Amino acid sequence: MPNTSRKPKWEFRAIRWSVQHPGMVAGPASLASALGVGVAQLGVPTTGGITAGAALGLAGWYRGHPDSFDTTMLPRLRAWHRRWLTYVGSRWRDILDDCGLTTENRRTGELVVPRILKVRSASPSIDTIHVRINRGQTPELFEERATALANALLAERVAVVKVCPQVVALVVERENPFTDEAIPPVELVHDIDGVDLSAIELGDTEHGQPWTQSFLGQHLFVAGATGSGKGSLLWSPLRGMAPLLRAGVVKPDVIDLKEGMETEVGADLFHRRAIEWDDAVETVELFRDEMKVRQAELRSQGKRKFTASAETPLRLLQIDELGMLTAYGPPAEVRGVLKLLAEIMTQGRAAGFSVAGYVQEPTKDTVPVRELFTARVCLSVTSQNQVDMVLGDGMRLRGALADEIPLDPAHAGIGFVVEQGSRNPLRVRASYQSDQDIRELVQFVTQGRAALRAVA
Ligand SMILES: Nc1ncnc2c1ncn2[C@@H]1O[C@H](COP(=O)(O)OP(=O)(O)OP(=O)(O)O)[C@@H](O)[C@H]1O
Repeated sequence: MPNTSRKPKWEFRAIRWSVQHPGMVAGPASLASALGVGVAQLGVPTTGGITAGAALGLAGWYRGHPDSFDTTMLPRLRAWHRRWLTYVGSRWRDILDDCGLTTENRRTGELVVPRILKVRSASPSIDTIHVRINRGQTPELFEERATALANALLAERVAVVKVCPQVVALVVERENPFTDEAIPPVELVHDIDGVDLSAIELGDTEHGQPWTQSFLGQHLFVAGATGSGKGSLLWSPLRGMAPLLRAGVVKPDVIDLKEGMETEVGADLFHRRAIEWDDAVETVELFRDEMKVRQAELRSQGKRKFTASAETPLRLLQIDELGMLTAYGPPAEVRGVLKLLAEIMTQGRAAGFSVAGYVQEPTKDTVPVRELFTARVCLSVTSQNQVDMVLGDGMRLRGALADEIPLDPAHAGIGFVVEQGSRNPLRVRASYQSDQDIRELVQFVTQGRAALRAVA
């Protein structure tokens, strides 16, 4: 995992240099003049050496640790580039003026343009611009003009977030990195060695890379309004684990209290499947009991962690419409279920017992165990505050505009995640499996199981 807390020495020097020579951080023109000052004070060889050294350092970082470069340095370089090439000077002034977001100084008649305080660029397609608004302006005025601003900036959309008195953040979604076409399901892998449980492919990231998720020692929380595409995140993990399901190295249970509608087509994939309340409670109880047995086994063998195998499979409990189990049942039984889930989620990770919960309503009232989930996905949700509830404080401000994702098939499966070691939201899209794909998966798993049994 990248260490994002430690700043490389050269960066400290760069910061110190920029503090001592403030002109250097004030834009390309002043950068050029600061370089001129540098040359005058230090001479061409020294200034050239520093510049080349910085460039080489960056290149070395990029080549040596591309992941930490992508999460730490790239957003800064991108933000700098955007600040000084995109949201700059007269262009910024003209855009705000055209959108009716400038004011006039009453005494001097001068045009007053809301000033950019900083630009953050968490991802290639999302920028957050902190702006000091003029006296007499309100955040609501910016909200009213958000569509005009988006058009003027040639962006998909602009959301306005109030940061503190007189400061708003404009979250600019520059483009939708995904097309209207659904992302096809991953190819079925035949060999169990071809599956890495710490990196199961769920879809694509906005960078066009595979979006992967670990199912070892992780509990997955997926929030999204009805029609947002939660179903694809129920099936994608199973498809990614297909040969392990076939070999019994992964055993999934499912609770589907929508009368089993969502999971009927893939019913044969599951070790246990509960579609009614009493069965659901029993499924959670049995899952917990199995975990206790596994813990005792591991203890007797002097082991602290399980290794997935046919003897000690990864147990995955998928709960569709988790809220129906954790909020809407008979109160006494709901309390019992919550206690069991808390026990499983706090103790099950090392023993190989993982939970994946899918919810429409991610509030604490509906899902009191929400904080025990270790990995979160926020698909299209119905209110702004749900984004931070799911992904963590400040994530909407950093660009996770999940409440702005249209609820239609062209955008289903699109959402945001925050990867481990990062404080920036990443846009992702889940791959989509049709009923026919799910049937193909069931056939692959069940026929393979029969063949394995025949050989045994
Ligand atoms: N990853 C995806 N890519 C493209 N389209 C998708 C994707 N996932 C779902 N869809 C489309 O969106 C529709 C709704 O998806 P889905 O049923 O999974 O939503 P949901 O969030 O589970 O809703 P509900 O909570 O009502 O069950 C699907 O019928 C499908 O057409």
